[in-house]
Amino acid sequence: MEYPGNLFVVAAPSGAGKSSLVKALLELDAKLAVSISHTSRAPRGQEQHGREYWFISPEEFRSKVERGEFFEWAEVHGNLYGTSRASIEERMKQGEDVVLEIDFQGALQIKQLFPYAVLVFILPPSWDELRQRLTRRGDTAEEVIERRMANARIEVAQAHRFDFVVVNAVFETALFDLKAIVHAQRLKYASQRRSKSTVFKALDLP
Ligand SMILES: Nc1ncnc2c1ncn2[C@@H]1O[C@H](COP(=O)(O)OP(=O)(O)OP(=O)(O)O)[C@@H](O)[C@H]1O
Ligand SMILES: Nc1nc2c(ncn2[C@@H]2O[C@H](COP(=O)(O)O)[C@@H](O)[C@H]2O)c(=O)[nH]1
Repeated sequence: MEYPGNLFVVAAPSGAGKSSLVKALLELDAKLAVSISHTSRAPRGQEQHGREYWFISPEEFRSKVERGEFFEWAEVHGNLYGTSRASIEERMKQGEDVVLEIDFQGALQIKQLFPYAVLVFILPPSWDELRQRLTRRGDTAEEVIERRMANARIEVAQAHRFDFVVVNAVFETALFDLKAIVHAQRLKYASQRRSKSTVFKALDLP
């Protein structure tokens, strides 16, 4: 499948900082839109239906799977998560750049479907720091943190399958890396179209 526009996929172990990085990236880059996933997990902290996720029951989720409504879906940390076609297809058809914030299983499914998608894996600087970030966030029960820490080792072992790996030690540095990846991809895509105006547009030089 191919649409105009770029597709970025950001994955990371829980707590590595991908939501914070993607949020900051979106604030800096008006040309980028994020997909809001569906999940069967309960809202956490201040999360709102339709803002962080579309929160639905496991039964609703399964019906959507059967109706083929997801580009990708996966079971992560005991809950179901998926990227609905409806949430991004229209934007992608319009040639807008879209970013997906999903787990590694979903990222690899997306690469199968859209080989031009750029896959970025965010690494924490250490296991200790990952645990501290999950704990400091203050919205995750201890047993859930343990489960996520155990899964983090499985997830990090998949990092080599991604196009880029960004270490989120100093937040601003990781954000800079992410911005550079987005910028480079836009430029590459525009230059493949061999038009000066699309290259200038990708460089924000109208
Ligand atoms: N570079 C950093 N240094 C210190 N703390 C950070 C850094 N990046 C993110 N954090 C903090 O770590 C916590 C986890 O970040 P965040 O919620 O963005 O992780 P996540 O990867 O999206 O997790 P999840 O997959 O569970 O949603 C947050 O409290 C966030 O403010
Ligand atoms: N495969 C997918 N994974 C997703 C999607 N949306 C989020 N996620 C990933 O789930 C875990 C846990 O998230 P949390 O919000 O419960 O902490 C994390 O790795 C997310 O990236 C999705 O649509 N598909």
